[in-house]
Amino acid sequence: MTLLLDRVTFSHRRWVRPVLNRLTYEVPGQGLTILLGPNGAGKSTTMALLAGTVLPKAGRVVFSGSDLTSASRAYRRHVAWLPQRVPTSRQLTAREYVAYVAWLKGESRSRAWERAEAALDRVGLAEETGRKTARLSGGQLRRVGIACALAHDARVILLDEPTAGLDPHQRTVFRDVLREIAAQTPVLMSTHDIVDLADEADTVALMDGGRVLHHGDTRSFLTHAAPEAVPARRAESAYTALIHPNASR
Ligand SMILES: Nc1ncnc2c1ncn2[C@@H]1O[C@H](COP(=O)(O)OP(=O)(O)OP(=O)(O)O)[C@@H](O)[C@H]1O
Repeated sequence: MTLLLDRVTFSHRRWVRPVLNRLTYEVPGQGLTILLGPNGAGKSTTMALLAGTVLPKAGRVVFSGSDLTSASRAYRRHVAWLPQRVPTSRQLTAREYVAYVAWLKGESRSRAWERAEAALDRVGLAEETGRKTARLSGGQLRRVGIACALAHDARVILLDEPTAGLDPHQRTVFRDVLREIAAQTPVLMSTHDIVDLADEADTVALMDGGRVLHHGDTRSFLTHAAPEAVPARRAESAYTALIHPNASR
């Protein structure tokens, strides 16, 4: 699997300065990559382009050798994509919604139901499968979104801030699930939870102002931490050093 942005330029509105300007970035073909960066850095935009839900104004998004503009339909079956706002249909139950997404991604009807059940169980929502999504809390809804990403055989998984709104126990559950899935399928996830997740990641990418400032394994990321940073603060320290190189630490 190769998935990359090739000199991509993108702006949300015409005549507005592009959020991304000739950005080239390749998603690692295995393991967990976390995408870090301050608010407005361009993480969600990058992920939406990689998911094929928006198209570049210039440049190409390439999946396994094919340009996404011509192969988007086929590609959507191969990508699991969790946007920041989980786009549920309020009248459907959690199980119906996850099964529907799995069916859209190419699972047979019966298999979609089975996979929905299993995925909801995996994210700790076994008791809530029959509840209407309109009646779920924000954190539960986020877990429904994660279940959607798990309910079909994707070749790449893109998760935009999946841990936002999860309680501490659910974060731990999610980390375990993430470790399992990233062992089989490459995962790119944006997050602000660096303390929780830097140690779990195989690769750390850091964006600011629409540019990738750092891309490398976790160890190379942590070398940017201040020498005096205690272990629990090393990831934050490395982040600050890369984003604000001139700030005193
Ligand atoms: N729908 C939109 N219309 C106009 N501008 C947008 C839209 N979505 C994002 N932007 C702008 O694009 C830039 C990048 O936003 P993006 O959401 O990609 O950043 P982000 O790194 O994901 O931020 P956050 O951590 O806050 O989620 C920001 O300046 C933002 O204001």
